[in-house]
Amino acid sequence: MTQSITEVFADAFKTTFPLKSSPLVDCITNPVTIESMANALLYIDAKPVMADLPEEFPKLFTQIDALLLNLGHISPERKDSLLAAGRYAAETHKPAVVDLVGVAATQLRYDIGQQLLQNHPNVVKGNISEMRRFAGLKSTGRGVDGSQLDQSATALAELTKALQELTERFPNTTFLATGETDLVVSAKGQWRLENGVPQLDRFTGTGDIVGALTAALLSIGLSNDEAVVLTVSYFNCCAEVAAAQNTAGGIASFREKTLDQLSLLADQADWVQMVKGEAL
Ligand SMILES: Nc1ncnc2c1ncn2[C@@H]1O[C@H](COP(=O)(O)OP(=O)(O)O)[C@@H](O)[C@H]1O
Ligand SMILES: Cc1ncsc1CCOP(=O)(O)O
Ligand SMILES: [Mg+2]
Repeated sequence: MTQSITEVFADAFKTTFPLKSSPLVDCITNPVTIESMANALLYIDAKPVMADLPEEFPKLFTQIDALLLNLGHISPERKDSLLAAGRYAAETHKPAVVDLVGVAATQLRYDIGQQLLQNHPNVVKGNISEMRRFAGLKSTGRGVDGSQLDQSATALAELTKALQELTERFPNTTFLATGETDLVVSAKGQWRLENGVPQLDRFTGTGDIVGALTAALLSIGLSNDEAVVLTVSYFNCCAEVAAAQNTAGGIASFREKTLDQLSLLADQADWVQMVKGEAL
């Protein structure tokens, strides 16, 4: 009998939302979704700072609680900044999330992602197509988007196995592959999450927000697995409520309602009843 995700992570589901402290998260990220990301952190009662100049890191890292490294828009400066911050987080023991945006698209991003992995970040995430590429499997992702072709049951099973192999070399890292089904793979186990709605694929920044919120949860005492499972489940439940409310609206209204729920759903104790997922 497989165990439901809410049974496996019962304590974390009971106690995490609403947040009881305001963790400060430094996000080195892309200019496309930077504002959505900063506001999403504020909506769950965390604090954002979007600082990426390496000269600032010695002072900055004494203040921040977690770090997000997002590969969405690479420039020579941002590449240096991502690599320097990744090393700094490892040296100063700050929890770190790496979001492999666009890794399926170019070798340069793949190489940066692999370099960042060598620091053993707490979480490495991407959409299903990005994670397939990163794990050395054939990927049909284009640009920064995941591909439907990479979401078949066979493709997911293949990805689970490839990520399990990665955890043998990186036992302190949890891997998250997002899409219609989300896969969470770590040295401690594998889980499948089933919340969310297809409209989440139709506005930009959904994966980016999941990365930033995961970083916030890592810094309040949750384990890597708990932080990933709680973030994806909470975000996707927000989207389900938004979709149910958005009967007459377009995608822009759905986006606003989803972001709105980030600050609302936590106060409804029964949101956990909506959560779907299980151990593999
Ligand atoms: N078709 C879908 N059905 C349900 N949830 C989805 C779907 N597509 C994406 N999501 C959810 O949206 C969030 C972002 O995932 P994804 O679109 O894969 O990332 P990215 O924006 O990085 O490509 C995740 O929480 C994921 O579970
Ligand atoms: C469209 C785009 N181009 C570079 S970064 C970016 C945003 C990607 O956001 P997400 O990974 O959440 O889809
Ligand atoms: Mg993404």
